Amino acid sequence: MQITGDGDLGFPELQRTETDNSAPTDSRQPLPTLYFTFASKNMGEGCLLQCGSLKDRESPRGMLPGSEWLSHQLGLLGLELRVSSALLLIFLTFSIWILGKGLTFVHQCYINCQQLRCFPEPPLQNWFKGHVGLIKPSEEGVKNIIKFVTTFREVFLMWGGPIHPIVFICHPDYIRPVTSASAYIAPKDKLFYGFFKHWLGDGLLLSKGDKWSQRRRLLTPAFHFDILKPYIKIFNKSTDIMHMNWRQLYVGDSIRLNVFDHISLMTLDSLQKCVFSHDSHCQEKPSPYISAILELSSLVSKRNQEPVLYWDHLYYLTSQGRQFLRACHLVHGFTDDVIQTRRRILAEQGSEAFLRNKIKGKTVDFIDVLLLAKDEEGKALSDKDIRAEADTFMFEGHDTTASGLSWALYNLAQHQEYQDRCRQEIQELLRGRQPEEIEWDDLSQMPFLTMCIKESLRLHPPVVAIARRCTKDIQLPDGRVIPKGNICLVSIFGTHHNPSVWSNPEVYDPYRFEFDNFQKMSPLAFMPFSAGPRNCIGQNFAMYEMKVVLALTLLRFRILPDEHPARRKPEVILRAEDGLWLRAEPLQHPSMPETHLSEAPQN
Ligand code: HEM
Repeated sequence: MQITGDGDLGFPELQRTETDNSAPTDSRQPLPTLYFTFASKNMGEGCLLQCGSLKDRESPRGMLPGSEWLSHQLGLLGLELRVSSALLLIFLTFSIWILGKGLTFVHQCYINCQQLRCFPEPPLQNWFKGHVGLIKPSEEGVKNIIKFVTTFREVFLMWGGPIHPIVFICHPDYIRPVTSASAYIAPKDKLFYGFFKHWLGDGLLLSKGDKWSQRRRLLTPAFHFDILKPYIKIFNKSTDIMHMNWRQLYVGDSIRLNVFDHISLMTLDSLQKCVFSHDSHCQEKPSPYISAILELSSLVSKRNQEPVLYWDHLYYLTSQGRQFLRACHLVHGFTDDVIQTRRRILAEQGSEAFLRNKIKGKTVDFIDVLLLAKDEEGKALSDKDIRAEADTFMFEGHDTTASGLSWALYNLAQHQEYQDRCRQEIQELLRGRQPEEIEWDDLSQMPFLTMCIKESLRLHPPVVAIARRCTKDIQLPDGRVIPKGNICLVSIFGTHHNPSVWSNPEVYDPYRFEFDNFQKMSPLAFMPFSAGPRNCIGQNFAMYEMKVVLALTLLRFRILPDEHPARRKPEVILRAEDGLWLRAEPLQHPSMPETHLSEAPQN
């Protein structure tokens, strides 16, 4: 078989060399280079055998004398060996590097475990699962948290698998070093907040470092009293619509309601008006934008419970992930449209006239504030930044407030004596006023209702925990140290249910928040809005909205417990398993005239 430079390369190499009887024997013909290449490609023994046979048969005569041919052969072989040695060396170096990394990791885990041994821990499920499954998003999980907090009182360790420790903190003195640490030393942990990234972008909730501190400064004026004042009217209006819908459902002597659903829709309605000045009438007819936000919130909660879907690339391949992307697309599209339209108006009118017109219209919405905001160097926010912030407000502001309000109604339904006292307070405040509407000045005139809301936020905090990653060692007041690199879970729920902090913590008692009693408490004993530099920027907005909604609701309805007590479900926020069901009994009241009822649309 003649093998030339452009010979047939389709056959296996071994077959060629073994059966090759037609290798060049004519000394004047140069030996084809390809031949050598083929022969020397087979490394080791096979290669040497082939080289030997070639030498015997072909080398003595022709253009390459035997010794030269041999040295040429050996040269090539040497080159091959050098290449293979280099590859072997790279492989060995890589293996040693991997091994080194592995050993360093194991060593670090070991050192970390040793350092964390100073913290007590509940009994493990087993060495592999750690404590996974003990704190489920269910009533059983909640009871376990209460059990651990009652046992350990300050700080304890939970293992999310064999090598994933979480330092669980549930006492104000131990929380302080973490929440008061700068956002650089204790940033938010990616694992807990990463699911929101595609939806909320680099908004205030998820951004970090310099970007966060610059944004926080820029956005603080958006929550100034002057901006929030006109929103009280919006809260009144949205509550009126919700109540009209409730009356539509009225059969017999009371209405059975999953209050969480109704209130979520109402808080979204208000937020859409405050953030975008947009009325989608979502409480009266379905709104694709509002449905998409509700869908996104529920998809994030579902994903949270399925660790296999924590990896983004895998999640976005699933039908749930694609549903999430579609909903994000819709929500982003809506926000982008509002921003574009507003930018056009701003460009046409100029910022001064734009603001003047807005103030004349009485409401400056969040988009206006974001469009006009400028940092110290006079730099404005980009459209993408504005979208991230607006989407963050819509998410952070609706479910949290809905949870706070729903549990407040639940607690007042269980305690009619407190409900009656609240109602009396509102009736006296609004006596002789028509229409009965909560105004800005009324907000500071409802001390008992405020105490009831706060006690409900203690017993049922909407955000049950916040997570931080320690980028430096954090020293606790008793000298123990949370080593750098670990995740801390500041348990808001745990602190609020800690018997070392609150006496009879499971009892709903609004008098804890009477001025004299509350003065004696640590400021971190009650932290539904978190604490420190990354506390909730929207807490005043939320408190005002809760006061308006609760006051009007208690004025118009008696809230009664449902047959079955609610089972708590701590997801991204605190919900109830199978919804939070209550009964509402309409009270005869002039602020809800019958004409409203006939105007109200079917739900
Ligand atoms: C009862 C209602 C609310 C509760 C219980 C609540 C609770 C919280 C908590 C605990 C945090 C800290 C989260 C963390 O560190 O991981 C937070 C942050 C935040 N909240 Fe609220 N929130 C409520 C209402 C609102 C409202 C109405 C808005 C806006 C309209 C809002 C906007 C934000 C934003 C933007 C952040 C991030 C702040 C930052 O990192 O600088 N929240 N909230």
